[in-house]
Amino acid sequence: SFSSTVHGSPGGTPEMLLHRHKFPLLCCGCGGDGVATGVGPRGAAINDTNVQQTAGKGGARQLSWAQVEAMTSGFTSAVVGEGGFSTVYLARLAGSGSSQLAAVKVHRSSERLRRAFRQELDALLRVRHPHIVRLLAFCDQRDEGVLVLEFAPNGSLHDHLRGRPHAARRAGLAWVRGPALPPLRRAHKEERRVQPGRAAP
Ligand SMILES: Nc1ncnc2c1ncn2[C@@H]1O[C@H](COP(=O)(O)OP(=O)(O)OP(=O)(O)O)[C@@H](O)[C@H]1O
Repeated sequence: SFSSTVHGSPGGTPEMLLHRHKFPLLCCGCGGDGVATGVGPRGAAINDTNVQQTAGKGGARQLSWAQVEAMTSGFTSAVVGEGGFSTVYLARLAGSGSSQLAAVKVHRSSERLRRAFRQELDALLRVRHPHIVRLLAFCDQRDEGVLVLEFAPNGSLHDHLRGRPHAARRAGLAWVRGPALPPLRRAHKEERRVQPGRAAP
């Protein structure tokens, strides 16, 4: 789920993954720079000539499939993660001479999964928080829904909690290992040592 990604890249740095797996740009030649115009209703059916921007200034852009490919330089075959609903690919954002990486999350099709896509999209369009990966753009044009997300390079929260507690602490999750004896339990033991008739300290 979108909020559980902390950072990280399995199998090498993002740069290595991009280099190894890049495939050619599949843009239809629309010359799309990913800039959409207008404000449209969320969830409206779209096509190449009806591409709409959903959020206000700085918000996620609703794009056609071709525009997603243009924006992500025809994103790569480097898989950075696999979820219950989706496959997530690494991409480099095109234009602006930028080295900004993105995660392109392609939701598999099917009615049930489409509902999961809608829910995730709606939530991401509403939230803006420094600890939640930002939705840069999305495409709802084909059976597969696409979310273009800010790339979080340090692995998933699951990895940090389950496998690598040291890395978790380095990532600022200091609470991953608590004290051996919970303070409440210790207080309870001390209480039992107090003699009857004497006030507890
Ligand atoms: N923005 C991102 N940056 C880097 N990696 C990501 C990003 N989003 C997802 N991933 C990777 O892809 C994996 C799958 O993503 P996610 O958990 O969001 O998928 P999902 O289909 O919603 O699955 P589920 O709901 O079963 O968790 C994550 O565990 C993570 O490794």
